[in-house]
Amino acid sequence: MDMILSINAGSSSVKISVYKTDQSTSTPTQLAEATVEGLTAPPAKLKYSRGDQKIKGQELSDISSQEDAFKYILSHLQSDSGLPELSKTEDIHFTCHRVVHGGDYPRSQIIDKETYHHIEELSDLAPLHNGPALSIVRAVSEILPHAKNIAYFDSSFHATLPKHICTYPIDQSVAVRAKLRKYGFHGISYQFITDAVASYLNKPKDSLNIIALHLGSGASACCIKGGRSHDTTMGLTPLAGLPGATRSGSIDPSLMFHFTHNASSPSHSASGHLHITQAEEILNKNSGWKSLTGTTDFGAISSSDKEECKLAFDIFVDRILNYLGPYFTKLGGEVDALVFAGGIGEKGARLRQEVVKGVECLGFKLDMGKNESPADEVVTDISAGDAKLKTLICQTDEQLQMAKGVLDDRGRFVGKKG
Ligand SMILES: Nc1ncnc2c1ncn2[C@@H]1O[C@H](COP(=O)(O)OP(=O)(O)O)[C@@H](O)[C@H]1O
Ligand SMILES: CC(=O)OP(=O)(O)O
Ligand SMILES: [Mg+2]
Repeated sequence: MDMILSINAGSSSVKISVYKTDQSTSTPTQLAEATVEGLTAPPAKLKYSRGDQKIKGQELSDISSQEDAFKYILSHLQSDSGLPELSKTEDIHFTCHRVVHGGDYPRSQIIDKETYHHIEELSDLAPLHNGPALSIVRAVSEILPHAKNIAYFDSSFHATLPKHICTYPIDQSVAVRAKLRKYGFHGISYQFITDAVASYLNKPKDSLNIIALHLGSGASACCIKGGRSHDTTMGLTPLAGLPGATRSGSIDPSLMFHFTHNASSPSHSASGHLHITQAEEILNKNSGWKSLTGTTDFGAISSSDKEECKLAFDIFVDRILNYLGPYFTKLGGEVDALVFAGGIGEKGARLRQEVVKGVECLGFKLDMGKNESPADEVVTDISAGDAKLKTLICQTDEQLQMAKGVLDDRGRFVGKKG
C-alpha cells in the first residue's frame, strides 16, 4: 500500500489531502483532508475532515505563510490518533505539489535538483505561488526524507493553446528568446473539471466543449474545445485576465507608469530568488478585492450592502462576462455547459445568478432553487428546465487530480530519485 500526500498551495490557502492506494485500484482512497485558509485575511482558519470527524473555522495564530500552514497541517495529521497510517514519516511514499508556473513542462516531473532550480527560475512569473510551493518542497525534504516529490503544473493543461492564441503581438525575437507568451494556469483544476463533466454528461472527452470558470482567490476562465484548452484568461503570469483577491487582473499596461514613478524599481519583497518590481508587487498583492473593499473574502463582499463591496461585485461580474461571449463564439455556439468551480464558483450563489443573467441571451438560464441550494455532488446541474444550454457546478479537487496522476504515472517515477 502506498500513501500519498497531495499538497495544493494556493495564494490564500494550503489544502492537503491524504490518500492510500494499492496496486489493484485505479482511484486513490481519501483518508483525510485539511485546509488552512485565509492566509490573506488573517487569522488563518483550519478546516479538517476525516470520516465523521469534522473541524470547521478553527482560528489559528502565528500562521501567515504557506510554509507555516504546511507544517501545521502535517503535525495535525500526524497527531490524529484516527489516522495511524501517518504516524511514521516513512509511511508517506509520494508527495504531490501543485506548482503554478511550469514554463514549458507539458506534464508532471519528479522534483530533483534540476527541476527545483527551473521552478525557482520561474518564480518571478508567479510571485504569489512558485516560491511558497518550493518552501513546502524544502520542508518535505527535511521532515519526510523518504517521500518522492512530484510537481504537477497548473500550466501543463494549456500546452495545447494554438499558436495564434498564446502569442503576444510584440517583437518576436524578444518574445521567443525570453519565452514571453500566454501560459495559462489553474490547469490541474481544469483537467479535473474536464474529466468530471465529460463523465457526468456521458460524452467522450475529445468531443467535450465547455466554458469553465475557476473562481477562487485567483480567478480565470477557460475555453475547452474537444477536451483541450483552446484559450484561457491568465497569461505569461497569473495576473492577466480576471481580478482576484489581491490582483488587479488585466488593466491598460500603461497605467502603472502613471500610478507610481517607482514602477520599475525592485519591490520590498524582492529577495534572493524573487526579483519583482514595485509594479508587480502593487498589481499582484495590493490590488483586487483587497484594494477596493479592504477584505479578500468574496463571501463577505457578496453579502455586504457597502458601496465599495457592491462595486467590487459588479466589476467581477462585468469582467467575467467580458470573456463568456467570445468563448461562446470560439466554440461556434456548440457549448455543452458553462461550469462554475473554485471557492467562489462553488459557493457564490449570487455571483452565479448575476453572471448567468448576463448570458441568458445565449441560452443559459438558472433554476433559482437549485442555484441557492445545489446538491452536494461532484457535478450538479443548476439549469432551469427550459434552458437551451446547461449550467453546472463542479466541486473541483486539485489534490485528487494530482493523486490520480501518481497512479497513472507511477511507471515513470519508479527508480528515479526526487
Ligand atoms: N459563500 C461564499 N460566497 C462567495 N464566495 C465565497 C463563499 N465562501 C467562500 N468564498 C470565497 O472563496 C474564495 C476562496 O476560494 P478557493 O478556491 O478556496 O481559494 P484558493 O484560490 O486559495 O484556492 C475566497 O475569496 C472566499 O471568500
Ligand atoms: C493560479 C492561481 O491564481 O491560483 P490560486 O487561485 O490558487 O491563487
Ligand atoms: Mg485554488
